[in-house]
Amino acid sequence: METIDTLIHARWIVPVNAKRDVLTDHSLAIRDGRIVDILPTDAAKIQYQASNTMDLGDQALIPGFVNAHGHAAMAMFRGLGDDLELMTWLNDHIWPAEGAWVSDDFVGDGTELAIAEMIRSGTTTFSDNYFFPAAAAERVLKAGVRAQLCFPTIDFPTNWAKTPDEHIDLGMKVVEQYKGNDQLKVMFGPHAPYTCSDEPLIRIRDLAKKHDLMIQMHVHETQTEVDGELEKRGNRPVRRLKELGLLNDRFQAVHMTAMNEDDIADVIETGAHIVHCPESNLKLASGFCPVDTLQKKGVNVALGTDGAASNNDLDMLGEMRTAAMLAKAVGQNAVALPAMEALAMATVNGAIAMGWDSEIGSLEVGKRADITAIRLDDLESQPVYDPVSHIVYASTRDQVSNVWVDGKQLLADRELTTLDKDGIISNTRQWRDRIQKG
Ligand SMILES: CSC[C@H]1O[C@@H](n2cnc3c(O)ncnc32)[C@H](O)[C@@H]1O
Ligand SMILES: [Zn+2]
Repeated sequence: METIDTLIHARWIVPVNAKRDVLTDHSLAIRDGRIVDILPTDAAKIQYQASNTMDLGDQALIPGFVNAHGHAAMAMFRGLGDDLELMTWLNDHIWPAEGAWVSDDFVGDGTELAIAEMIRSGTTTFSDNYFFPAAAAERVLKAGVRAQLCFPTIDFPTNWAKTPDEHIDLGMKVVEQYKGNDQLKVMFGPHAPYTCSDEPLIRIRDLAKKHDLMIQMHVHETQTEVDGELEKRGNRPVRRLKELGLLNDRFQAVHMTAMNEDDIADVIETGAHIVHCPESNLKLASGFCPVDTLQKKGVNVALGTDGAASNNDLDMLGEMRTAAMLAKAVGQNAVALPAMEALAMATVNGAIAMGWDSEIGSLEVGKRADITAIRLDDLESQPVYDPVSHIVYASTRDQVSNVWVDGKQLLADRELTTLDKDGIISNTRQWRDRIQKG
C-alpha cells in the first residue's frame, strides 16, 4: 500500500479536465499538497493508506472556484450604495466612502471578511484589485487561500498613493516582497481607460513586459464609457489599449460589454482574456458581455463576482448560475453556456486567465489539491441524474461542505479552520458602526 496524506471518497468527481469527465464513485489521493491520483474508490481502498480518510457520500468534488475579479475589502461597503448606475455609484457614494475610510486596517479587515465568505462558498483562489495590497496579502497568507493581487493605478490621488507613479512604485515593492510565493501573484491593476492616462499605462506596459507580470483592468464596462472615450480621444477603449501595446495574453479585460465586431477582433488578435462579471453588470445596469459569441470564437472567458458593493455577494455558485442564464438570454440561444462550460468558466478558465493553470483550476494528477466539496444529498438536490446540472442550476452556497487549498482543509463541515468567524462578525459590526456614524 502507498502512503499518502489524505484520501477523499466521493460519489462524484468533476475534474473539469480537457475531456470534461464526470466520474462516479471515485476517490482523490493527496500527498504534499498535490493530487497524486484520482481512481475508482474500490481500487483506492486497496492501493492507498492515508493519514486522513474522508468518505463524503453523496457529495461532488470540484476544483475550488477561481473568482477572477473583485475588490475584496469592499465587502465592508456591502449595501452602502444600491440601485445606482456605475458612475453615480462611484462618484457620489463609493469614492467618497473610500476617501473617508480606506486604510491599511480597513483593507486588512475587509479582505479577511471577504476571504471568509469566499471560503464558505467554495472559492480557493481570488483576484483582488484594491489599495494597500500588502494588507490584503497578509490576510491571504493567514487564511491559507490563493490570490492574484492587482495593485491599482489611477490618475487621481487615493488614500494609498498620491500620483500614478507613486501607485506603481508602491505596488512594485509588494511585487518584490512576494516574488516566488506559491499563494500570491502580485501584478498590475490600472483602474479603467477613463481614469488612466497614457503615461502610466505605458510605464505599466514596459514594467509588465520586463518583469513578466499580468495586467487586469476594467474595460468597456458600459456603453457610456465607450461613448465618452470616443468623444474624448476619438478611439474605442479596447483599440486605444491595443495601440498602446497593452493587449496580449497577459492582459485580463474585466467586463467587456458594448463590444462591436472590431473590439472582438482586437481581443482575438491579441489573445487577451476576458473576465465576465454578470451580477455586477446586471445590478449597475452596465450592459451585457457577449459570452457565447466570444467563446465560439475561442476567447478565454473567466468569471468574477466584482466587489460585494456592486454584487452584493462573493458567491461563485450563484455567479455561475447567473452567467449560464444570462448567456442564453443575451445569445437568444438556450444552448449557450451549458452547465459544464459555466463550471469551467468559474474554475479552469480563471486559472488560464491568471496564468496559473499548470497548478490549479482543475482536479488533475500533479496539480495542487485546491478542492471544493458540494453536498447533493439533501431533498433539494433529488433526484441526481447529472451532478453538474445540479451544481450549476440547483445548488446554493450553503451546500459547500469542505474546502481544501494545497491539501489543507480550510472549511470542515462548514466550519472555517483558519479564520475566526465570530471575531470577523463582531469586528465587521464595529466598522459598520463607525462608517454609519460618519
Ligand atoms: C483601482 S481599482 C479599485 C477601484 O475600483 C473601484 N471599483 C469597484 N468596482 C468597480 C467597478 O465595477 N467598476 C469600476 N470601478 C470599480 C473601487 O471602488 C476602487 O476605487
Ligand atoms: Zn471591479
